[in-house]
Amino acid sequence: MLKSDAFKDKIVLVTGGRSGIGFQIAKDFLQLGANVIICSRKEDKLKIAAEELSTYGELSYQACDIRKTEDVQELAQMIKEKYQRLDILVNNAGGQFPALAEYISDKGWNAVINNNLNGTFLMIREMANAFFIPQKQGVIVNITAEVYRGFPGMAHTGAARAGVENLTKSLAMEWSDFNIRINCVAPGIIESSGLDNYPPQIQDMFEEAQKAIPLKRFGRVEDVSNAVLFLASPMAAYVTGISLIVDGAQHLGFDKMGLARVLKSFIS
Ligand SMILES: CCC/C=C/C(=O)SCCNC(=O)CCNC(=O)[C@H](O)C(C)(C)COP(=O)([O-])OP(=O)([O-])OC[C@H]1O[C@@H](n2cnc3c(N)ncnc32)[C@H](O)[C@@H]1OP(=O)([O-])[O-]
Ligand SMILES: NC(=O)C1=CN([C@@H]2O[C@H](COP(=O)(O)OP(=O)(O)OC[C@H]3O[C@@H](n4cnc5c(N)ncnc54)[C@H](OP(=O)(O)O)[C@@H]3O)[C@@H](O)[C@H]2O)C=CC1
Repeated sequence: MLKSDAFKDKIVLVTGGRSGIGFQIAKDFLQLGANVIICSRKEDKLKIAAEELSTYGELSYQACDIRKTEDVQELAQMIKEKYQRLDILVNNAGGQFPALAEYISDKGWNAVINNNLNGTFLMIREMANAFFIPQKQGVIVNITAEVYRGFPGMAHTGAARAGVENLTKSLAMEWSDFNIRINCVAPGIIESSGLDNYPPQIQDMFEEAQKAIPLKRFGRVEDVSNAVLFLASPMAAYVTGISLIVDGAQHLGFDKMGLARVLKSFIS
């Protein structure tokens, strides 16, 4: 267990911190002494989450679409004015929709790549230029997804997440001179608000598939948050450029075609 002051006075930004995995990460950092900033697109929902999170510690929020340079720069400016520094960036915001590859439109493909790959890069670049590079110190943790054997039924997000994994390796090398550590956490299926976005047939398939996960359960938001806390902490001081898979060994033994099969059944 990390000590209750493990992140005392650290300034931590969690994108997508209003719900699910991001909410848990924000809550855990607050409980370990950090000052936390959350951002996401929907200001009304962000405000409600911020009210709850602020019962655990010093919390700020700002609406920001990670795909918009102006929004991200305004967020960096707010952090600079309020805290003068940033120690840890957790890129958790993201998402996609299930679709067979042959039916993904240009707009749908671009929406998912923009959200998960381009938005993540934009956030990393802006926060590095505003804080980590001048500070010569910073920690970045990217939430991706378990894409070890591809992602049939969500090829767009598989490509985007693999892109983030490779970006992470490049930056771990390029920015080592600035003392910036960067890693990924790659979750398998996690019981969180995110799964509510999927139609009931797909949720039923996940439920059934649960038995085939070697650890025989879905992941919990705490499982993902624990991995983030480890990678962000000094315990991982010599860890950079990796993807930590948090999936109950799903990547080694699990039928990856289940989602694509359900999608095929919709159209046949
Ligand atoms: C195994 C489980 C593992 C993973 C779990 C999780 O990640 S849980 C976390 C899960 N959490 C989340 O995923 C939450 C975040 N996800 C999102 O915000 C969206 O899924 C997003 C990434 C597409 C961004 O959207 P946005 O605001 O940029 O844009 P927009 O909404 O305007 O769509 C743009 C275009 O995309 C297309 N298209 C979109 N939906 C569908 C669909 N259902 N069907 C088909 N196509 C779809 C469509 O072409 C649409 O344009 P159109 O034809 O309408 O003019
Ligand atoms: N749950 C799971 O099984 C898995 C989840 N993941 C990934 O983990 C992350 C968290 O997922 P989870 O908590 O389950 O899902 P949620 O849908 O609950 O969380 C996604 C969060 O990201 C925010 N968000 C999405 N797009 C943007 C954007 N363009 N700019 C700013 N914020 C954005 C959303 O807020 P708002 O709508 O207000 O913008 C929301 O708070 C996501 O990247 C997800 O894809 C990966 C593998 C498995």
